[in-house]
Amino acid sequence: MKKAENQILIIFGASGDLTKRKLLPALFQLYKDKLLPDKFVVLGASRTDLSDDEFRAKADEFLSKEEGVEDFKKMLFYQPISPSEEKDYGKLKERLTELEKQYKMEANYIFYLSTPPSLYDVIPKHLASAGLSKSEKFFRRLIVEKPFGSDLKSAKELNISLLNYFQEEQIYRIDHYLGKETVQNMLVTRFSNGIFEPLWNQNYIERVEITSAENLGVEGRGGYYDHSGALRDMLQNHLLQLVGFVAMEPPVVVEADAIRNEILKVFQSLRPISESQVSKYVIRGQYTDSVIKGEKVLGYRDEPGVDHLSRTETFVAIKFFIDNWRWAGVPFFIRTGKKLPTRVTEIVIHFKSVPHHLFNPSQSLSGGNNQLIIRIQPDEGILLKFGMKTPGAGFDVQTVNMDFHYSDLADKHLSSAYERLLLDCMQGDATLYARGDAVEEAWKFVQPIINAWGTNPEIPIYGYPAGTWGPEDSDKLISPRGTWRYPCKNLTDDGLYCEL
Ligand SMILES: NC(=O)C1=CN([C@@H]2O[C@H](COP(=O)(O)OP(=O)(O)OC[C@H]3O[C@@H](n4cnc5c(N)ncnc54)[C@H](OP(=O)(O)O)[C@@H]3O)[C@@H](O)[C@H]2O)C=CC1
Ligand SMILES: O=C1O[C@H](COP(=O)(O)O)[C@@H](O)[C@H](O)[C@H]1O
Repeated sequence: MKKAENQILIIFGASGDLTKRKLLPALFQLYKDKLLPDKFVVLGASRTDLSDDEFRAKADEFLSKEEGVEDFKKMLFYQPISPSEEKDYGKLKERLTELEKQYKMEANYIFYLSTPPSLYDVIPKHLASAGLSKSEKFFRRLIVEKPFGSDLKSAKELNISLLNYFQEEQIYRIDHYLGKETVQNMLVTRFSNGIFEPLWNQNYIERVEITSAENLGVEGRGGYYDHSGALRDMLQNHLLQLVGFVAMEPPVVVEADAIRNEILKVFQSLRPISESQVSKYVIRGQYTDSVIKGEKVLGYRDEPGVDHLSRTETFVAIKFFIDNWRWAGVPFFIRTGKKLPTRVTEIVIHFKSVPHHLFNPSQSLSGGNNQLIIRIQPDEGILLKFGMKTPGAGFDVQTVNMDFHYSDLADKHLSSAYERLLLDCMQGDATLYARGDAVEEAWKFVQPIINAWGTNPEIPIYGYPAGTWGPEDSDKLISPRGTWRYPCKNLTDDGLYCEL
């Protein structure tokens, strides 16, 4: 793809956590890989009064001390403004013009909203009033961080508000899961191999299971998380996007709209879960205090910023169906939670069993039927489980693994999600960004769950001790089909992922 030219990336909320921990390190990596536009500037914009040098010094704490870091920092500038004050956008505009003069360029602009979401409608409005949202000759793009709304109504309002000032083609809604290598690899696995797609349907697949477990808790984000919870924070966006990639039809071409049309169709085919069905199909939980490796761990309600009587879920498990030709009758299961025993995100495709058991049941596949496990993180890769004869007398069947580790392919580092997504935006490729209609469709699916939990106090929120796999009731969703795949029953001391 052609390298994009002459760009200024304006980060609103540049004094914050996301800029330091994710955005600047990702930009530095792109710089080292020589992927940034030839003339490229980052302009941080937030209220904290910093000079360019002070901003660079703050950035320095989060940048690796590798060759090139000093040159990279010279691209960083800072303009104190209050993003909610319309009058400050004049200062911003002047500063952009100065930088263009200094770099002898006329530039394309990318505006990155990395502020609290309450400013996501205000900033675009002020950008438009200042004449910064449009240009005849240059692109003006807007990256919007998550959360994109907190329910269906607010997501729709935000879409309407953004579309007042920017066209859909200018808007890039970040879902960092789409920037993960293995998520993209799912398209390649499915659509570049002749062996998977013929089996990828209700004739051969018994169920699909997605686990996204974190061993961390809310890590100082209690104030935000307590108004969000696992359903809004992970399931509505990241995990439904994974479902989109697993379940979509082949796109006509590998282009943003072709792929995003297919994802939208998947979301439109999700069978609605009505408010009265929520307790049957959805299980929520909240971690309680516990002792892990001899150390006392706080329960969620005792975390800073969290209400002592909070009923916010830190775990959610759900069963649902996709009512279309390919997936009719195949249940999908998702679970995600904080303070689980390990950090792992994986998709398990459970295939149906053979039509007739030649070997007696006790001799059939020991771990169940064939499984294809797509490991999104860590240790990205793909694992196929199938039956083989145990050497020796008789016909004992044992499960064996065909295991591919993505790291075997890469002779250089795997790009982080933010590297890939920032680069795509610079190049005008929105394939891995969520489109407004799909975001609304995903909210439409989860809205009855939000409503039921908010209005029906009889729907339980189960406690689970920190460091366990969530409420036992989440197993009942899957039974009698089996159990969740527990990827790491034997935890290593360092808590890293381990295959059974
Ligand atoms: N941190 C993360 O890992 C992730 C963050 N996000 C999202 O990205 C966005 C930024 O996150 P993060 O950096 O963690 O957030 P921070 O809380 O660190 O805030 C970012 C910046 O916004 C500015 N800000 C805060 N309140 C106001 C206000 N009332 N008016 C104007 N500016 C304000 C602050 O700068 P100043 O005071 O200088 O104006 C602050 O540095 C959020 O929407 C978050 O949900 C999404 C995924 C991950
Ligand atoms: O967006 C979010 O994602 C992280 C998990 O991301 P990962 O890349 O580490 O899997 C989650 O911890 C956070 O609560 C959520 O806001």
